[in-house]
Amino acid sequence: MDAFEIHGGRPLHGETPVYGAKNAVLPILAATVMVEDTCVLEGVPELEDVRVMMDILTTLGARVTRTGDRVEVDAGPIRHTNVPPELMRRMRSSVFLMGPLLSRFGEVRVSKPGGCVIGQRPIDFHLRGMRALGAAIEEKHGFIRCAANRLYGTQIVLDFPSVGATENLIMAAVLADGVTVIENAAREPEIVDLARFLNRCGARVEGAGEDRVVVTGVHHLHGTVHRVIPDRIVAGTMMIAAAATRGCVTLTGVEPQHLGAVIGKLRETGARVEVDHDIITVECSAQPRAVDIRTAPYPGFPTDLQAPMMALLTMAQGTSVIRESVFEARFKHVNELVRMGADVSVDLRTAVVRGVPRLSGALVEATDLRGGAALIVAGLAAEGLTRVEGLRHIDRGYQQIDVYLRDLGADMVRV
Ligand SMILES: CC(=O)N[C@H]1[C@@H](OP(=O)(O)OP(=O)(O)OC[C@H]2O[C@@H](n3ccc(=O)[nH]c3=O)[C@H](O)[C@@H]2O)O[C@H](CO)[C@@H](O)[C@@H]1O
Ligand SMILES: C=C(OP(=O)(O)O)C(=O)O
Repeated sequence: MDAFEIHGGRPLHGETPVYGAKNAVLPILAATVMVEDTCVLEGVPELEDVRVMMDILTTLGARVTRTGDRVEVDAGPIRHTNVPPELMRRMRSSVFLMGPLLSRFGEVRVSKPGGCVIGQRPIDFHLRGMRALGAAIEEKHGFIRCAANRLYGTQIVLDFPSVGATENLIMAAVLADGVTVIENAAREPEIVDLARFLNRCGARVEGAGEDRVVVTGVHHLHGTVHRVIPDRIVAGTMMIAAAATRGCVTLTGVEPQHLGAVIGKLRETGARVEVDHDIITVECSAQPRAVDIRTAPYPGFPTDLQAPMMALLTMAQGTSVIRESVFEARFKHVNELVRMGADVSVDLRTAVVRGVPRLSGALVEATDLRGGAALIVAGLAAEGLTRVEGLRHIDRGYQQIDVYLRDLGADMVRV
């Protein structure tokens, strides 16, 4: 079983580039299904989830090739609309095939998607929205079949600004008859990137990034070239790791405006954060101060950085209160941090983190993607050797994280 071995206590120093965002590229790759000629995506990270999405597209009949960070998809030859269950369950983003396949072929068969186990993660908003657009949905023996001769524009009000449902419904509406309005839509930058990609292909999506998205159906999408936005969660993880190790790290090729909440909270801990166009530098030389965090849909503090931020706050001066308001079970990393000497107690969706002067290395296991990133942050700062197991979770969302961190001076190897 692969593991990371980290000898902690070495401040991170240096410069590192930020690659394309997993959560942007996955829905965009799914959206290429609706385009009958070739799309080229640039800045595509080498991640397990991306490989799975490319496998799904190939299985459906698309021609998919990767050269470096460019991925070319020709979805013209697609003939199948059943997504194999073994690929569905390998990641959450497999659910994004639903909207595009339904929209192009009038039918799709999927099963429950996988992804991080951080709550129940139902897909009821997705299904309700597809029904509102005119799809008939049958759920049987673990499969979900959606069918519609045509989809018709309608008004959809989401109960919660779900990122995935907003994206799936935008994609389903792009080739529908008439106008679809999505109210209480999520506003994450990855949704804006998806809309930008779709509009480049000839779609008419307005309001992405606001809570009301209007999609006017078109008859046809054509191929395009699109560069994926930088990964704000990877950038945030590196920024937090810089602060936790009391180092100084410069990130290049970032979108600082996507990181407002994170920059604000890091500054509250006492870290120095400097922003210059697409460059962010984080420096921390003293023990950070405790801060309270409440995760929220964008532009609030991202739930995907709650775990790494908790790792930092376990070593802060004072007590921090962290409220997880997006997912009901996203504290699985707490037990592992406690093994490293952290003092954290959890009551439902609230964690109380009493800072300790230092953590000590231990054998720990990643149980989900960002929980795994939190253990790396903790291991980099802890005294002694930390062994992080469960790398399959981390590999879903961080490209060669050991290599990037070694370049910044970390003593970390994959064994
Ligand atoms: C691939 C991707 O982009 N993943 C991100 C996406 O996940 P994902 O799109 O799954 O997250 P959502 O925004 O949909 O989930 C938010 C909340 O809504 C609930 N919900 C969602 C859909 C639904 O049909 N019914 C329902 O009840 C969820 O259980 C959760 O409690 O946004 C999350 C919130 O920023 C991030 O943590 C994930 O990294
Ligand atoms: C929860 C995440 O991913 P997914 O939605 O793919 O499970 C994440 O990226 O932190």
